[in-house]
Amino acid sequence: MKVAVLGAAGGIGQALSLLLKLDLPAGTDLALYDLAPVTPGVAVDLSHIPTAVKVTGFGKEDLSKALLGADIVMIPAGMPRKPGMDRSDLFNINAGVVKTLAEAIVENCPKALVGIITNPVNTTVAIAADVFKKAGTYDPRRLFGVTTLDVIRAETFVAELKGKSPVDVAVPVIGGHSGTTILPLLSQVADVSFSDEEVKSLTHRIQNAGTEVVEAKAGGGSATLSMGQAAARFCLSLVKGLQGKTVTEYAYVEGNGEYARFFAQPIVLGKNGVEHLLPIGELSAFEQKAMTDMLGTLKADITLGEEFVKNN
Ligand SMILES: NC(=O)c1ccc[n+]([C@@H]2O[C@H](COP(=O)([O-])OP(=O)(O)OC[C@H]3O[C@@H](n4cnc5c(N)ncnc54)[C@H](O)[C@@H]3O)[C@@H](O)[C@H]2O)c1
Ligand SMILES: O=C(O)C[C@H](O)C(=O)O
Repeated sequence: MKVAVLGAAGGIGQALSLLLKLDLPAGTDLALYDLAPVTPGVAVDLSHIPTAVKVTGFGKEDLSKALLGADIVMIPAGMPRKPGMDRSDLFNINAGVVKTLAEAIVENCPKALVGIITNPVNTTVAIAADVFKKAGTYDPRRLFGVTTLDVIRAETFVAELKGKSPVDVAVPVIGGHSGTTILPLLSQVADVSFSDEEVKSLTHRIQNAGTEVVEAKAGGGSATLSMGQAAARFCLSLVKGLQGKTVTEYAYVEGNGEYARFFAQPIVLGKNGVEHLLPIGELSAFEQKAMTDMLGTLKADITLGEEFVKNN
């Protein structure tokens, strides 16, 4: 099996690559690509860790080599936020980054499972999808916006509030990956009840958790370590699916279009990526209103990505 990380020298890329070096199955090839000249060094550094995962670093000119024959491509390449910025402010730079990388995937590994981390995820996933579509290689089962960080944050915050162990808490998070489009379904958390005030404040904290990190880092970037862990968890679930195991995750995928063209929802992973879409279940009145209120924003974010590919 071959896993490629694009943007591997960045904050997320290095954390993700470390976790993959530790946890990918023996015999896996881990290809690290980034524009930064340090990238071959990151690979050499990781290669001294004694696991049976072979790490190779690829510099600026070697994107094709990094991608050739990859089964899974994880993409954390691109600019992160600074305080005062919204994820959509990253569009001008990151749209082009994702388009370029998606075009290289078409050429070198059109059947790979692709996990997009680059913000604004609501839009960059639409860009990758339409680049693949234009090239005739698009398979919606193989493209994912990685929203695992929203899920692990929600689980951590609920566990903190209710005095539980985070490993015993499961919180569905649906919709998209920015502001109000991030919709935790607290009404579906088992064995816990929340007051109306708790639902309001917890929902707000989960929706603004990225900003919480951006402000705490005070200009030094956004979440990298928690995102590295979230991306590794999602990537390892993709691996398990390819190995024929059945795994459930949440991700932002093109489903049946019931709510929006792309929507974060529960999915069952298997050998072809998404094997089944799972229903989002029953929503409380609070969640139903939040969903109705945010769909316009989510759809506009998606349209922005579609228009970008149409015009570039
Ligand atoms: N999906 C999520 O939940 C989530 C969470 C956190 C951050 N993010 C996003 O992930 C992205 C990366 O964040 P970071 O903190 O790792 O940033 P970073 O600046 O630390 O790293 C980004 C890396 O991408 C590289 N890069 C830029 N253009 C590239 C290209 N064309 N090809 C290959 N590499 C390229 C840079 O050289 C850099 O090493 C940002 O857009 C950020 O907003 C998403
Ligand atoms: O908030 C950001 O800009 C990064 C990321 O999307 C996050 O949720 O932490």
